Amino acid sequence: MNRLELNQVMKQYGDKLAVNGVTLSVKEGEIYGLLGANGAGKTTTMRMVLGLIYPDGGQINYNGKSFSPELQHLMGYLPEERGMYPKVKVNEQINYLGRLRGMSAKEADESLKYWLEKFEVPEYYDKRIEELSKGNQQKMGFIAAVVHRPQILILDEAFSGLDPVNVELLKSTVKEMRDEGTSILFSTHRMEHVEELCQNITILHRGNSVVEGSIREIKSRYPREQVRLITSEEVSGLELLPGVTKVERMERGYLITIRSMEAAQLVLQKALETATVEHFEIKEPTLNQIFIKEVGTGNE
Ligand SMILES: Nc1ncnc2c1ncn2[C@@H]1O[C@H](COP(=O)(O)OP(=O)(O)OP(=O)(O)O)[C@@H](O)[C@H]1O
Repeated sequence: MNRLELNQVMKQYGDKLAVNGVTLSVKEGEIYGLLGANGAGKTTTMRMVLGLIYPDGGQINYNGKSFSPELQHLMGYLPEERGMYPKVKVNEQINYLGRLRGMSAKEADESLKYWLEKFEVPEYYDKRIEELSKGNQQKMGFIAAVVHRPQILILDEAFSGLDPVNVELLKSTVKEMRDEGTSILFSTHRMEHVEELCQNITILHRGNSVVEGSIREIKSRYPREQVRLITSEEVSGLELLPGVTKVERMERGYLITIRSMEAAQLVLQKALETATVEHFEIKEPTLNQIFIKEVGTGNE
């Protein structure tokens, strides 16, 4: 079942259309990627889902129903600008947020302790936020977003500013929550995280949804324009073949840009004439390449 559905959602600030007809759905136990350049409308979309601002058009449904304030107990949010109080202690702040979202003081405290143990920082319980490093403040922000075990978790650039060990820690936590059934709306500028975590995505460009669907299906819509040829011998004359537009020498072999599938066949034939081919692959486009193609010009 779709836990979250957006249907032609719009938001206008003055005469600026910040979000212009976004349609997407997030199932139970899914991480959905919301991508776009700076100013594309991601945060505005997330804030509408959270009920913090109201759409000017379209509909948002939660488990098939429209927004009502008690839904906030089912949602968790890690905003891009974090927003924890620097002078307040971790336990006071997070327990307060847990109670705001319907937990008893005891439940909130137990949950906070569980998360601090999980992130191997139980000693932060009594620390003020300003005493922690930026990355650790972010982990506390993450705990604040999940302390009440939300059904819908909204993560805006959750991994930015974290070291690689902490990125892995948060990533595996997000995957665990997905596997337990949480629906996660996930925004990032890091395409490798999207490739790893998400099955379905929307790319926004100036408020418009320019790409929507499963990553697998989206990739199949774009032409395959690169060939990876691995051989330890030199293959001369590749750049002269019809349909070959660029030949780059790699550590072992070549990366060749082509205009057509026929050119790929010619590359393989040519290589086999003079060399032992260890690996030949017609590469599908990366999400990064698709993103740049769709959004590359005219960003804010
Ligand atoms: N409160 C507001 N008043 C007026 N314009 C706004 C407001 N909030 C956002 N905008 C505009 O709406 C557009 C979308 O902004 P939004 O913050 O949703 O983008 P974003 O995709 O989250 O960008 P980023 O990746 O930089 O966080 C931008 O043009 C922004 O300037």
